[in-house]
Amino acid sequence: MNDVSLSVIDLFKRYPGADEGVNAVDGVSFDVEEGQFYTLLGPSGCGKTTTLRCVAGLERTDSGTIVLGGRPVNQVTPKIFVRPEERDIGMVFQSYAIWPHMTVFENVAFPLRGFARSRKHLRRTEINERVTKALETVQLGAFAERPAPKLSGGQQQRLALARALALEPKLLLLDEPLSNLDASLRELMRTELRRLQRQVGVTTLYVTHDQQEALSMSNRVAVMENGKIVQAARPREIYRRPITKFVASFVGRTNLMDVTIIGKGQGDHLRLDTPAGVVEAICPADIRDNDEALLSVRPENIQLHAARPPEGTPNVYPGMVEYVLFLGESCEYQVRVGHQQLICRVNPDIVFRRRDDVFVELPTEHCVVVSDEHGTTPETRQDEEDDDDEFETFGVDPLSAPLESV
Ligand SMILES: Nc1ncnc2c1ncn2[C@@H]1O[C@H](COP(=O)(O)OP(=O)(O)OP(=O)(O)O)[C@@H](O)[C@H]1O
Repeated sequence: MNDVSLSVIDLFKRYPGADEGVNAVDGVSFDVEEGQFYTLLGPSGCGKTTTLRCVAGLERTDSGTIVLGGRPVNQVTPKIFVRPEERDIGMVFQSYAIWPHMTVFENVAFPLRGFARSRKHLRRTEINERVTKALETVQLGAFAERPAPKLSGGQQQRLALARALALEPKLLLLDEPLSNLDASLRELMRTELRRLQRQVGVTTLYVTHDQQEALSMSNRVAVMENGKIVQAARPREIYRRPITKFVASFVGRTNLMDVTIIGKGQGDHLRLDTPAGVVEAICPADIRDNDEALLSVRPENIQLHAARPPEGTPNVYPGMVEYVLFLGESCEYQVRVGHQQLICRVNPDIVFRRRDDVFVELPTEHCVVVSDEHGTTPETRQDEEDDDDEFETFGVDPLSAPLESV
């Protein structure tokens, strides 16, 4: 197991307001290992930014402990509060906060001079070296003397990153840094940001409401709802094995069905009564006794057949196509099965029409029982087999990102 770089333990932060105020962060705990890219993902208002700001020291917490690189920086008893500028962190926010009257070089050098005044003495040559190195890392070396406003959006984003990296922080905090970019640049910068983070090796806490960003960039994703972490796991697990209805529907699209558990199926599968018929499904142990359970099946995991699949294929049901949407790379069908409507996304070469009779197959490994609970805080799952880098497994060559166009 790697060293833990950041530990957040039972963090609470309440803002005063009407009635009882707002529990912005409601008992949040998580660990980020050295060099990891850890993402807090959730809808607007779920407490991501407040958590990040508490880690940065920009907010006083009501209770909870924050340990950075083995050193408590926030604690209630005995009281510890380390000021933001003494926490060894670099930050990049949604608005890059580039200083428009300075050159690219000056934008990176300025905080180092302030830094030198506050505690560590950095000589002019050391500042120059750090700035040059940071600008080269983000491939802005050639732009050092350019006025900062004369950079493109993607370049400004990289400048903000260089400024944070030049501080050589123990922890990099990124709050929705891509959300001001247009869609195609955002996609490019996603790869680029992750490449830089790996290259520099800096432990990173990232905040976003964008599930694709979270899934594609992170080693670990913590999904937040109402100030709590509801599930924390590797991206693949979050997507394939959501544990609550909220996670299943916030991270990607899914079909949800009411279920009643009627018995054991093959292996550790369960047999469920659903409006589509009896379904054999995977059911996490902690949901087995839960009355409020639902079945989640992702649209792309459903298979449609013109003829009945071979005898013994589990979870096959006759259905009728209600509508078809051609989406280019796939086709979306709404199919009625028993009392249930299912959305299916299949290869566009498979052509069914409205009112066609079809056979719908719900592969057991993709039928996942989820709870309907909200705001519980289950144990963070540390996966046994820990390849720890979804980025590589998705087959992206991190060094091939075309920077010139950014
Ligand atoms: N300074 C403040 N005073 C009062 N309430 C606040 C303050 N800052 C945040 N809140 C409230 O705390 C809750 C969590 O806010 P926070 O900004 O952490 O959420 P978020 O998940 O980062 O949302 P977003 O993605 O919209 O930034 C929200 O209900 C918000 O309205």
